[in-house]
Amino acid sequence: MAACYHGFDPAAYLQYNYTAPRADFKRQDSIVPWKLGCLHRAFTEGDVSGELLVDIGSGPTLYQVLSGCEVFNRVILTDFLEVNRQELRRWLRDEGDCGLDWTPYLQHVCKLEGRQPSVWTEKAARLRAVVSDILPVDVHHPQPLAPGALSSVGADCLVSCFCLESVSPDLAAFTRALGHIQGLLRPGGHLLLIGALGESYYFGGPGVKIPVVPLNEAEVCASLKETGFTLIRLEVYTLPQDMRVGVDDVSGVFFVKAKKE
Ligand SMILES: C[S@@+](CC[C@H](N)C(=O)[O-])C[C@H]1O[C@@H](n2cnc3c(N)ncnc32)[C@H](O)[C@@H]1O
Ligand SMILES: O=[N+]([O-])c1ccc2c(c1)CN[C@@H](CO)C2
Repeated sequence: MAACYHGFDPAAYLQYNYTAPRADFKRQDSIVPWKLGCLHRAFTEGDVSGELLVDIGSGPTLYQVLSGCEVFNRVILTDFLEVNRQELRRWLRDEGDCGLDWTPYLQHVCKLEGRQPSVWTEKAARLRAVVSDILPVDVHHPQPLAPGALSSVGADCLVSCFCLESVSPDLAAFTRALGHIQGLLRPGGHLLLIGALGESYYFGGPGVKIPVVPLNEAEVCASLKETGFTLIRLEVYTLPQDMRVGVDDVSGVFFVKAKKE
């Protein structure tokens, strides 16, 4: 699978998935506002707490920690590719020339939090303050992060979006990878997992076709149970026709909130 990611293009990937119509903050049925709403509710309903949030397979995106950065004092971002870690560093160091303007995302999450969108600069500053590391990760390894990356206790919360199914050749590999990241979490810690349903490929750049293991809801729930998670909530988004833009064959998106037993 690693070879499939040769040629992954962060800027193209962001353009394909994180601009309109998939990221249209004026549309109730756009995918990205739906994801941000799921994450906001999950992080703020009172049961998620602790010090350390780890995002597994961040890619070149930050949306997945815009709510969590208000709840945790330390956030670690991770990805398999240096090109993605570089993209994240560029934004976090405020170096400009980023692949995407995250301002509308910051403003949208501020609105979800009942704050004026104009305080998006405060959220940006908060995120830059709490992200302590941007680390390499390989979910196919029993220890996905380098030794010593986390304390022996583990993370208090994991978030992972469109990673496991996008790097696994089959359901067994997906479940093994889920088990590997489960080991990064402390007992009682939470997992917030977003992923693709019914997807068999996506383009990670022009001509960079990446295979995906097609999942259904039952398989996701069975894998969570098999790897020692208790499901708290599963939400599903079904793509309207005009969200199918030719960059993948995804039919739906799942959001899972679960707890490590
Ligand atoms: C579809 S992208 C998801 C990016 C982002 N989390 C999002 O929500 O859009 C999948 C990511 O998995 C990363 N990846 C590839 N192989 C991996 C591996 N073995 N372990 C962890 N991540 C991997 C890729 O570099 C890529 O950033
Ligand atoms: O609509 N979206 O917000 C969105 C974002 C990222 C991705 C998808 C859809 C579908 N394909 C996956 C790769 O497996 C990546």
